[in-house]
Amino acid sequence: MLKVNQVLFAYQNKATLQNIQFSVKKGSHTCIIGESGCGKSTLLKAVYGLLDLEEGSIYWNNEQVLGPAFNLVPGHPKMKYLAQEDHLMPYTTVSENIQKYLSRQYSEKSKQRTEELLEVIDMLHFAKTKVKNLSGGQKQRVALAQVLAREPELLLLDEPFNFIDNFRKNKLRRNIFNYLKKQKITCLFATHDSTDMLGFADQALVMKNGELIANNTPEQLYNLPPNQYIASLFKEVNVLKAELFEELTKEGIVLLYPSELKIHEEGKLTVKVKKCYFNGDHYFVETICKNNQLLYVNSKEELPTSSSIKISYPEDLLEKRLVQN
Ligand SMILES: Nc1ncnc2c1ncn2[C@@H]1O[C@H](COP(=O)(O)OP(=O)(O)OP(=O)(O)O)[C@@H](O)[C@H]1O
Repeated sequence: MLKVNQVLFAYQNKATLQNIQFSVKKGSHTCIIGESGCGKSTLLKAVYGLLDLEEGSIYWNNEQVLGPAFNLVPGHPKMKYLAQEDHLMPYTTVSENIQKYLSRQYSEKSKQRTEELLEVIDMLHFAKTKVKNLSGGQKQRVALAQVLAREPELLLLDEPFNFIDNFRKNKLRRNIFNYLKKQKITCLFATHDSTDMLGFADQALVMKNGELIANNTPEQLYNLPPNQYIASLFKEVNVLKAELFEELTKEGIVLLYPSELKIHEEGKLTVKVKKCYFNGDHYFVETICKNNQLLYVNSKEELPTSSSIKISYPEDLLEKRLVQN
């Protein structure tokens, strides 16, 4: 188990991690999510032992992780950390880059493992290609195979799919996270992408300005977002004043995802269409409602600008989605 206790860290007197406390169960997948600059990479570096903490402690399986001031070789031996920048050998092939980290004793076994990992990253066809001739996204996939080859107990990944095109991303993350579950590798990963969190994390840590502001399952955070910041990590969210809804008596704001609203002739809200954006299987419609509030809704058809439409909303959700400003 990973245990992070009341960690405080500062870069040049600027507090970057503030009283961070959480634990991660063995074999589980935990994502760290939050806006750019909130401290995700710094937290991963602290867990790996690359930073000297101001306060607090970090333990992996009851063994304290110490920073560079106490360690000649920074970085915990049972963990592997894949930073945003890669450290591949450019003049050797993809296979050689992976094999470098496998045992040389049993060459047949090492060949099989290399092939297995090439399959996980969907790069069997590139086995003999030199790394210098790969694209940024392909290099990122090789770097992933390299850290998997080292069979860490705890894998720390920083934005592991950020250079990978959407076309490959879905299959790749299924392959990687299935592989990690199969090998019972605990994984802590930083991401901007809510799909990484929703589909692949057992637990989500939400950070803002160096603080951990939520620690829950992705389902719980999506269904009952405690504030606008957390709801908008998933997708565009409607932030509507409570006074708009006749069912509500309390003040505050109501967070509703556009997909939860419906265009319906008996809808209780009347809005005016401002702009329609084509989104593949639907149009994303920006509208203006009472009090000049913006309201987003999905529509099957393109709607004329300035037309008036009626919107229905899930009445049973209103109370649950009411939060304070
Ligand atoms: N080596 C450093 N020296 C000083 N300040 C730093 C250093 N590295 C990061 N910071 C600052 O610490 C804060 C947190 O940075 P960090 O890289 O952890 O954020 P992040 O959430 O991973 O961001 P992103 O999503 O953009 O990668 C930022 O304000 C950043 O400018």
